[in-house]
Amino acid sequence: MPHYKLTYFNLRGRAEISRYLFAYSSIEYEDYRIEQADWPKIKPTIPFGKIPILEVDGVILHQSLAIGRYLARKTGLAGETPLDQALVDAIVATIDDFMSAFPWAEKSPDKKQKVFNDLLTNTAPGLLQDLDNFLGDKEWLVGKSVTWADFYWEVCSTTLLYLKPGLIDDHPKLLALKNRVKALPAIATWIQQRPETTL
Ligand SMILES: CCC(=O)N1CCc2c(cnn2-c2cccc(F)c2)C1
Repeated sequence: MPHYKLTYFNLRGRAEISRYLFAYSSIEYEDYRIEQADWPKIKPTIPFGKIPILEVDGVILHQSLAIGRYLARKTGLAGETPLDQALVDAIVATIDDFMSAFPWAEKSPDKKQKVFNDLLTNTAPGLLQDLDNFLGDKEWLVGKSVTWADFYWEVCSTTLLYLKPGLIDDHPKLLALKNRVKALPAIATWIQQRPETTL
C-alpha cells in the first residue's frame, strides 16, 4: 500500500471529501493539517501553490477533485460504468461550482457577507431544486450504490447548513440522502472522531 499524506488547513473545506474516501476505504493516510500562520512559508514549496495536495509515495497530486476522483476510483466509488462515472463527475462539478463561488478568502467582512448572503438567498434555491429533481426517488444520486457524488453532497451541505441553518428544509429527499451518507458506519465513525471545525 502506498504512503499517503494529505496536506490542508485544519478545516473540512476542500479536503474533507478525500478524508471521507480514506475513511470509507479504510486506507491509512497522514491527515496533515497546517496552521494558517504557516501557509505563507509553505505556499512557495507547493506545486501550483494551492492545497489540498495528496502525496502518494512522494508523488504530489494537486486539485481537490482530481484527488477525490483518484481515491474514488481506488475505492470503487467513482461510478460503475463510463456513463455513470460521467454523471458522478457532473454532479460533483455542479456542487463544486457553487461552493467555489463563495469568496472564502475575502478580507472585507462586509463584502464577504454580502456575497455569501446573495449566494445563499438567491442562488442556492435553484441549485437545491435541480439536485432534488436529479435525485428524484432514487436512493443514491447516480446508479444503484453510493458514489463520491453522494459523499460530496453530504460534505458540502454540512458547510452550507452551518452558513444558513434551515437552507435545505424544503428538500426532505436531499436531507434523507445526507442522512444515508452519515449513517454509513465508516462515515459515522469519522464524523464522530474528526477534529471539530466550523468550515
Ligand atoms: C479560507 C478558506 C476557507 O474558509 N474555506 C476553504 C474552502 C471551503 C471552506 C468550506 N468549504 N469549502 C469548500 C469546499 C468545497 C469546495 C469549495 F469550493 C469550497 C472553507
